[in-house]
Amino acid sequence: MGKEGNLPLFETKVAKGRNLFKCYAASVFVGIIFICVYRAIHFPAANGQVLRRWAWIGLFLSELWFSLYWFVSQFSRWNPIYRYTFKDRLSQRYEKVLPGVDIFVCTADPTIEPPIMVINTVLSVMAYNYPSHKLSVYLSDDGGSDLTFYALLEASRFSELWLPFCRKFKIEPRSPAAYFSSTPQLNDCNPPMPQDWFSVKKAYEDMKNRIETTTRLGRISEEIRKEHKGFLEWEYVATRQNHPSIVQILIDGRDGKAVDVEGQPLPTLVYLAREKRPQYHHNFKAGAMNSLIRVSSKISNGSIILNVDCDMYSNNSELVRDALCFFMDEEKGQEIAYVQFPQNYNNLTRNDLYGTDMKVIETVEFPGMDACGGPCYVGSGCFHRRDTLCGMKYGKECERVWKREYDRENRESASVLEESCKVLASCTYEENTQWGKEMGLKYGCAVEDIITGLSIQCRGWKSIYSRPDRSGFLGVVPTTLLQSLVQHKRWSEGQFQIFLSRHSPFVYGHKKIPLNLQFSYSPYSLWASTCLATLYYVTVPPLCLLRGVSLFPEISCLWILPFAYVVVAKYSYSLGEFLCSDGTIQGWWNEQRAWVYRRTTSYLFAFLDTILQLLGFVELSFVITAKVSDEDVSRRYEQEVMEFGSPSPMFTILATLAMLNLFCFVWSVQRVVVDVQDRALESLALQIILCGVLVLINLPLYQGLFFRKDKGAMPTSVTYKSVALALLACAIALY
Ligand SMILES: O=c1ccn([C@@H]2O[C@H](COP(=O)(O)OP(=O)(O)O[C@H]3O[C@H](CO)[C@@H](O)[C@H](O)[C@H]3O)[C@@H](O)[C@H]2O)c(=O)[nH]1
Ligand SMILES: [Mn+2]
Repeated sequence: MGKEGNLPLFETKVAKGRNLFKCYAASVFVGIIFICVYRAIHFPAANGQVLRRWAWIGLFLSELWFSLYWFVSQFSRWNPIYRYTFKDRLSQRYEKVLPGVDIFVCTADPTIEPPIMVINTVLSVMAYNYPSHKLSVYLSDDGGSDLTFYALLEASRFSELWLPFCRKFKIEPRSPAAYFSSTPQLNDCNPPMPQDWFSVKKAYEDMKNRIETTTRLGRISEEIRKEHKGFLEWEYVATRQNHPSIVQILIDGRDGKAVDVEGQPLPTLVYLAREKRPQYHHNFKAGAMNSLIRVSSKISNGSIILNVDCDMYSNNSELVRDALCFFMDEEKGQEIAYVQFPQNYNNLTRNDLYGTDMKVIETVEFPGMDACGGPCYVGSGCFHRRDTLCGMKYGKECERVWKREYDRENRESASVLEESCKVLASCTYEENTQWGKEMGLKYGCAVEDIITGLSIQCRGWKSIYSRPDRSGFLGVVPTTLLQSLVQHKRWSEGQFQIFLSRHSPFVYGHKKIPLNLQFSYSPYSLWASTCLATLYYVTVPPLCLLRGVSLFPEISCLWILPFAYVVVAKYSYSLGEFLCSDGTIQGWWNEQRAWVYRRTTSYLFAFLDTILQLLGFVELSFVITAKVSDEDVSRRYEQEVMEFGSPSPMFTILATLAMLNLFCFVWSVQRVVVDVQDRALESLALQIILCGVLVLINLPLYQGLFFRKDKGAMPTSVTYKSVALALLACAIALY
């Protein structure tokens, strides 16, 4: 080993230009103080200004809230760090003793998550550049669907062709659908590959046709049923929500006959549908993950666990090795509990209309959290140490010896294993155990990942965030406005739940994790509660315009400076950050709109739902995000035309706010034009600008309300309702 033995397996670099950032932050902070001073000393006198007084108090509170929010958002920006791995050192030192890795793929519904998409993800992770006999892939099917099982069976056969093909030509990405849809340069390949290429592509197309035909049919034909004993299990399946556990080992890695066309071993492949009974709560993805942890411990017991959602295929076949560089680093490795990789998407449009790709979180905030002790765990794309996930506390005894040959100890036959695993995936197994509490993923929260990651950090572990040049995972983002808002509702609700519970970073994390890490969690925890201040800001100042009630300093007054500075500095910085994260200007503008929309709908609903849940009026739910859309919707999505099309209450709110601002803006501009001399207007200038910006940001919405005829336009019922409500609000304000 010699000198090589001492070199670390990864290195950490700090971001540049932080001093500039610190100057910016300090100056905005001073600006905020000035605004507060202005609000305090210009507080409207009691005589005859009752309305103005109340509006002023509300505005002041909103601004205090925004200031607080801005303040807590700076912690994760203070000092971002970036990680780089040395995979060659890993191979040199550890190739022979690499640990077993278990990969969990979760799916929940064969219609929302088509089986062909699911198995593409499965194939992509089976094809990691990693010793196959140490790799095991588990598919958890909460849909309990024989269609998905059938697709997996097909995938197990196709993998015999696919894995050698990937190995031979070192192709990327290793999801067949993604690979074949991007035509590779056939001539550039060395050795030349046309012959293989066409035959593998044909085999894939054939398989795809078979799977899609069966999926469309909605049931498995008798002939197919005879192909595998596994289908017999469906005789006991009453419905999706009522069936015993199904465990099928489709490829047993220990079996000498489980080899690909080149005679190389295949990774283990297991299908799992945990037991579901109407009287037992299944705890959504967290429940599925915990069953997977137990079942896999019996079958392969890999010491590293990777979880991916069924729509997030592996885009980088080296990633397992990247992750191991962290875990196996001699000096810092033992304190690392999980390594989170970013979630990227392959269906984004150029300007990302709904702001779904959280660029800045990925390139600035998570690297910033990493510097404070570790990023949060965000589900898909995260590698965990099995022990930690199962509740182990950090301590000296956790030092791991990796120099052990990986060996599947269990010598039971596959069918015996299948039977014994069924018990582990049953509804009653967790009764009177710590599963869902101290062991595995935590239950009772809409973001099981965040709360689990936080509790791991509170047990003394560190985590790592790593962004290799080639994205590790590519998934799909929602393609309609409503889906995107609903997804944000779930996320913000979960985060807010954590904040209000005893697992809040400040309570549970107190003295257990660094203070700056506690603060770094808060912008997300407080997403939901920003709805109040935002709603206030987009309604009250415009309505006050109608009565000529001024809430901001006059345009010629010096007090305007702090307002102007804070707004200009904050948004220029945010634009800069966005552009540095590879965004476009239009994309940034779209993201600003997305934030306004989320804050006034998703976050409002999340806020209310969380309160109602606390009071025990409603139960936790999990709306699975759609992964496919019909052609019409996809076309509009690609053209970046906003999709409404359904009469959701969320849209009524958005449209009402947009109309309200339009009315107030038109009213006040008309006043400016009519009496140019009116001195009062000077004091309303900032309010008119605010209103005008809101009108600008809502342009696509007006289009959807009044000018579009396609199916994605706003339903007329929403148009009527929103116009009526906005007029009503204006009337009340005026009289
Ligand atoms: O009862 C359920 C519900 C969902 N899932 C799976 O969970 C995953 C995530 O669901 P999705 O609807 O795609 O949610 P997203 O909002 O896109 O997921 C993000 O947010 C989740 C937490 O809300 C994390 O668990 C995910 O990893 C993260 O990618 C999917 O693979 C589902 O199949 C289940 O296995 N069982
Ligand atoms: Mn998803």
